[in-house]
Amino acid sequence: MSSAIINGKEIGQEIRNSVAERVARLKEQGLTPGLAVVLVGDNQASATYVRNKQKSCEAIGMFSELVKLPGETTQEELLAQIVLLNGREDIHGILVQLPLPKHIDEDTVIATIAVEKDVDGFSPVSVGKMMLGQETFLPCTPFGVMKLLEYSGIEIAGKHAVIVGRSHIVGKPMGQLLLQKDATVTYTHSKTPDLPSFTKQADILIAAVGRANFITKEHVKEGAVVIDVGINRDENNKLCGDVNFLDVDGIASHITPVPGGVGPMTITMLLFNTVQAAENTLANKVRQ
Ligand SMILES: Nc1nc(=O)c2c([nH]1)NC[C@@H]1CN(c3ccc(C(=O)N[C@@H](CCC(=O)O)C(=O)O)cc3)C=[N+]21
Repeated sequence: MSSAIINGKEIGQEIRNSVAERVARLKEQGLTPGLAVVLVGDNQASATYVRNKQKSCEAIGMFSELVKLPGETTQEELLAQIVLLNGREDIHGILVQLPLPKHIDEDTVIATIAVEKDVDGFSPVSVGKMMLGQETFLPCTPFGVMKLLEYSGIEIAGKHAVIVGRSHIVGKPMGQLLLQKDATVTYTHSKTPDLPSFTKQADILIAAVGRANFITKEHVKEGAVVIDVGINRDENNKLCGDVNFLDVDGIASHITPVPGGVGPMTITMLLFNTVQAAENTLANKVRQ
């Protein structure tokens, strides 16, 4: 029997519909949620994602502004742009598309984004709050994975979740969010010896390694839920995940496809966080 497909496009659309309703309610009150996407240089892949983000904003009635800066922009110039966006009332969320050119320090840039506009959830304060289980913007990709699990009725408490990859934006926060829902969490990474001996124990396997078709059937336990966070190009330049889908199909109980799995959820949760940021400004105004 083949594995059940977790459809990120469908689940994402359902969530986007409810975000669109929240946008409509805000607009009735004279407030249009606005997202600024800052793109430095002309990385081909980045440009595609940014276009997707803008289209998605427009589809649900949000305002989006692209701040496109040349590749030779200095760090000071970029920081100045962010300070401007921090101060703008029509912008509720700021996303600086990563990676940035090598001459710019990403940590400094991210830390400059106002916490209340950090809809990526990447700033040190947002990350700290997430670690403490406090209310904050959650990073969109792991947040989207949590929604996929929730909407698919997959139980987390007491399950063994194994994360492959420990990046700041996916692997690390992913483990935290699963831990908060009472999973037993194991982190694995490039220095883990005998990786399959760990991944084979997973009830929920999160592949966030960034290597095309890396996870095969030798890594997966019968009946495991396999979440593929990878976005790679294979030897034919075709979009593919970190999981060899055909190899694992039928062994996993559930699996996310690429495309159409985690990717659309990342954008969905960005919209979700942005409408939340806009709602927060209204709540603050009432309190004054
Ligand atoms: N500050 C920042 N925040 C990000 O969230 C961020 C970033 N920088 N840099 C780049 C990565 C990548 N990323 C994707 C989001 C959606 C899809 C997506 O929707 N993918 C579609 C396919 C799109 C296609 O066909 O190319 C899918 O998987 O179905 C992919 C990639 C967000 N990122």
